[in-house]
Amino acid sequence: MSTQLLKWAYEELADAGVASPQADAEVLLAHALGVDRSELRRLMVLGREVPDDAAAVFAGLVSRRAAREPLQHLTGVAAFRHLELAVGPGVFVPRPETEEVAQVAIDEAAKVVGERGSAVVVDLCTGTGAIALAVATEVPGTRVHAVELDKDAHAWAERNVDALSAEVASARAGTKAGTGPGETPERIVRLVKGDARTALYGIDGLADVVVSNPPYVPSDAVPVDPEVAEHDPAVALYGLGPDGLEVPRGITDAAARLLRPGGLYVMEHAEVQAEAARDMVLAARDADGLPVFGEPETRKDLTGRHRMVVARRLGPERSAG
Ligand SMILES: C[S@@+](CC[C@H](N)C(=O)[O-])C[C@H]1O[C@@H](n2cnc3c(N)ncnc32)[C@H](O)[C@@H]1O
Repeated sequence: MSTQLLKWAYEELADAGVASPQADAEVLLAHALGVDRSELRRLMVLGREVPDDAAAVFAGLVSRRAAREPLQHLTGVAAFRHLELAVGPGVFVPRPETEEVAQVAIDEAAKVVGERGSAVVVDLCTGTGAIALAVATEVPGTRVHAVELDKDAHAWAERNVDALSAEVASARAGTKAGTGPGETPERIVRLVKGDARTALYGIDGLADVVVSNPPYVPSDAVPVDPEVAEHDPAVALYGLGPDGLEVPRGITDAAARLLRPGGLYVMEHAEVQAEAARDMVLAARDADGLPVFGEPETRKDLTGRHRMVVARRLGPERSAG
């Protein structure tokens, strides 16, 4: 029965142009049954019937997915590295390629913590809080600040920060370092609502790492996938200006202001923006009109596409000429 249901769902989703119809059908059936995918497979091997109420829920989910609602909006969660983040309308769904951008920030933060005992990391344009929370949970000893402009996205980030802060506190409680009964757990990420280009003046020059996946799509390059065009918020996609890099330029200036000399900047961009992103970083200037970043480097994602620019903040000796 579940095999027939899955076959029907696969055909519906494939006909609708969904990129991964088999996987999506399985995720949705597992969601309707309230189990994970490995348990779903076990139930299928055992030839278990799908109860009528779950089959009806599944049919509804398949029809919404066939109308190209994002899979993660239907399940309410998005996987990002080892995290499960709450997502839904009003917030950008974190992408696998951003896991690589987070990896660069995580590696640098771990190195700094190893050398100095602690590290300050800033995630500009945090959305769900994905990068900030990955750093905070994977690198103990980091103080992570995250900035989000949009009120709906900020509310999703708050929800994720609070949920993971509670998880961390409860894990620590097992080791006596958690919160007591009735206490609110300390947030593992300091979340700020505002424009990332002008936020966090209190920590100017103190950040070891600034990481960002800002909006960078040019206004005339409307994404083809309905999941993106119709469901990711415009403020999360379009970077403004003729090249889509107006917001990223402001983010790069903010990174220059926030980083200590020697600190690392990593920013995601589109594959076609690699050269323009390097030029943008090279063009950043301090208040005296001097360059602020050393030679920028373009790095690839796991599929070999040029998707991020990485550069180090120069020290005063270089800026001074
Ligand atoms: C491409 S999404 C990335 C979200 C998250 N970093 C991720 O990788 O999943 C860009 C995010 O930047 C936010 N944003 C856009 N302009 C901003 C600004 N000037 N300051 C702060 N956040 C901004 C959007 O609301 C959106 O949540």
